[in-house]
This record gives sequence, C-alpha cells and structure tokens, in this order.
Amino acid sequence: MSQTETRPLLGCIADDFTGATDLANMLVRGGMRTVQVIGVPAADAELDAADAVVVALKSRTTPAAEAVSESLAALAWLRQRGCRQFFFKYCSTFDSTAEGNIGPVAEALQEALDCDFTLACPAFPETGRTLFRAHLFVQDQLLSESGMQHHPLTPMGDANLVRVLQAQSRGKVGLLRYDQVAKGPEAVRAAIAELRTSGHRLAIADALSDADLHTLGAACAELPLVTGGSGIAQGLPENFRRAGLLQAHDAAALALPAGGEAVLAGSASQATNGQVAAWLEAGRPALRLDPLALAQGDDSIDAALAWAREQGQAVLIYATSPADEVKAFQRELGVARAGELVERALGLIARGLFDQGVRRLVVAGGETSGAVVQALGVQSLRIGAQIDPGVPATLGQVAGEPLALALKSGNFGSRDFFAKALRQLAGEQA
Ligand SMILES: Nc1ncnc2c1ncn2[C@@H]1O[C@H](COP(=O)(O)OP(=O)(O)OP(=O)(O)O)[C@@H](O)[C@H]1O
Ligand SMILES: O=C(O)[C@@H](O)C(=O)CO
Repeated sequence: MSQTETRPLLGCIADDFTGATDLANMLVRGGMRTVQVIGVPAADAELDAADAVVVALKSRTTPAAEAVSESLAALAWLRQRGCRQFFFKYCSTFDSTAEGNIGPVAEALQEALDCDFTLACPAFPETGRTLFRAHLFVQDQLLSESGMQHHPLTPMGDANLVRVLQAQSRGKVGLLRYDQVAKGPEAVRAAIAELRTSGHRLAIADALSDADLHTLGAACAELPLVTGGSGIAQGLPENFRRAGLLQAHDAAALALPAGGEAVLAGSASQATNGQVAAWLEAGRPALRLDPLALAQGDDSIDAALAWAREQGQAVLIYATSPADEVKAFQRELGVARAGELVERALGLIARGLFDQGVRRLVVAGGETSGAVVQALGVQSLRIGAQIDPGVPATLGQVAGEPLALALKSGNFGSRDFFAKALRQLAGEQA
C-alpha cells in the first residue's frame, strides 16, 4: 500500500464492522475515496490515499466506559492523521441500551473536540428508516413495534429518540423538528443556534427523505462532530467539494482479484434467511453448519472445507436458521457460546477457503463479518461501488494478497443478494 499523500478530510468512528462499511459506501457514493480500518491502527500505519477514513470498532454493546475509551483512541488517531471533521456512526435503528453507548460516546467525543453541540440522526430512508417528531420508523412501523423491541442485546422499546438519547446522556437533548428541516439549510442553522442558546448539547434531527439528509448535511458543515446513521453522512462530501477541498476521482474504482468464490452466512436475520433460501432454491451448492456438532470439536469445520474444495464452484456455508431453531440451539448451548462457536467456525472456514484459493467472499452478519475479517487478519478495506443500499464491494489484503469482500449487515440486501454480490466482486455490473 502506498503512503497517504493527502490528509483525509473526514474521520469516522463506527460502532460495528458492517455499519462502518455502510457509512464508507455512502461516502464513496458522494465521491470521497474511502478506506475502512479494522480497529485503531498503529500511529504510523500506511494507508492508501483517502478523503475519508472509517475506523471500525466493535463497541455497540460493550460496557459504556470501554466504548468511550476505544472511541477516544480512534478519535486521537484520526486527529493525528489530520482529519478536519469527525463522524460517529451508529445503527439506523439506534441500537443501544439505557446505559449507552450512543450518548456516552457522543458526549465524550464532543468534549474531546470542544464541540458544544451536535446532531443525532439515524434516518436512512433508502432502507425505510425515517424520523418524524423524534419518532423513528422502520418501514411503516414505529421502531418499538418493528421487531427491534425483541432484539436480544439492544431491545428498542421506545421509538421517541429524544427520550432514548436523554436517558443515556448528561447534557440536555432537544429536537430539530421536521418543520425547520423542510425549509432548508438556513432554517436548520437558525434552529441549531436556538437549540444551543437554550442549553441543548445534542438534538435528534427529523428526516423523511434523502433531500432532508442533504439539507442537514449542508447545515452541519461547520460542526466539528456529526453523529448518525450513514444517511446523514450523504450531505457531507458536498461541503468539502464546495470548499474546494475534495477533488474529482473515481472513488469506487477497485482492482478486483481473480479466484474462487464463497458465501459465509452467520446472520440469523429474516433478510439473511431469505437470501439463504434463494440460494438453495437456485440449486447452488450449500452446506449448513450444526452448532451442536461444532460444540463437539473441529471435525465439521474440516469436513466443510473438504466439501467446498470438491464443489469446484461458488459455495454457501451457513449457520443461518429460522428464529425458533436458533433459540433451540441457544437453549442447548447458551446464547454466548452458540454465537462464539458459529463465529469461530466461520472465521476458521474463511481462513481455510482463502488457503484453498478463494479470493471473492461474501459474508452475512455484523458479528460474523467481524469474526471473519479478524480471522483473515484483514487490517483495512478499500471501499468500492454499492451492491445494494448499505453494502459496497470492498478490497482487503490477506498475507499480502488481495481479497474481494462484501460484508452485509443482517437486515440489508435483496433476496438474491449473494449471487448479485458475487457477480459484482467478479467485476460485473450487479
Ligand atoms: N444457528 C445458530 N444458532 C445459534 N447462534 C447462531 C446461529 N447462527 C448464527 N448464530 C449467531 O448469531 C449471531 C448473529 O449475529 P450477526 O451480527 O452475525 O448477524 P445479525 O445480527 O443478523 O447482523 P447485524 O448485526 O449486522 O444486524 C452470531 O453471533 C452468530 O454466530
Ligand atoms: O445503520 C445500519 O442499519 C447498519 O449500518 C448497521 O449498523 C447495522 O448493524
């Protein structure tokens, strides 16, 4: 990799791996060359030239103090690289607990940046997440009725995000109402000034459309820190372009490698279950991992690798199961142990597949993607063109060799995503 020639403009901290990739995808679509790094790199790490750098953490559900200290370390690294503005990325469904980690991390970053006010906006209309009068909707349902109220780690039982964020913040949380957002950037700047004057340190921003997010982005040009889902980041590249700081590049160009192809699915979401079903319906080779067999030792991992080698074509190896079956495995093995067994197995299988010549890999699930990328020793990803909203093609290095990767959040992607992603990783139009 070549040494950075230019200083990045935007430094981002993401609270999970696939969320980081979602944000990076949005920035590339806005014309920013973007690199994603896995964890906080060494101070002198070499990176490709980039306009934006996204540090991917795994801090969504760790204890708040840990999330704060990791996020501050990421901020210090990004400041040292010369970034001018900072972005804290969390989930478009505002995944958090009463203790955090969105409020504590946002406030710690504000303090470190001497930033007395920032916005919080998870809206992502392209994937059905909209915000009105501080209430977050997922498609046609309130967040608290969308299924997210049952999330095992971050159950979201209240759709009023001013209330949710206030419960995890020390400073006063306000609302930037849709009425002001609809009037454009000047009205938003005036509303921000009023919120500041009335002692607010954070405000949830309403947004129903990409146009609203561009308005918010434009009004955030002077804020040292912006927080949200990937949606609100779509307005930021234009600020740098207007200021003459962002040059025109083909930000999405990637030199994709030739080689074998595979899909690994460890997400148990509804969307991933549908994607696995579509692959099976197409009669393509697929092998299901049994968590109970994994608990007995590594034989089924070796068997999966031997099976994949025999197929001589793209394979799917998956632990994805319907919710009732996942619950049964969890009852038998414990929630954490079941998750760890599957993550470890898919990480080892990824490594084995790479050794067998796989150079194009699709991974489904945020935790699963984290486990796979770590097992492969990938340290940074160059971000390419979008496959589906929130999921770009990416390029990493494993032991000095290129590997094309698509890391998919559980709930993202069309039903035929796996085949579509493999086509795009092979350099074809998705
Ligand atoms: N059959 C199974 N039984 C028990 N646990 C499973 C099974 N399949 C997958 N898991 C575990 O469920 C978890 C799924 O989390 P992951 O983050 O990968 O997917 P997700 O929650 O759908 O995605 P995202 O976080 O991007 O929304 C992982 O820890 C995985 O190992
Ligand atoms: O914002 C989203 O929905 C995703 O990028 C994500 O973070 C899912 O875990």
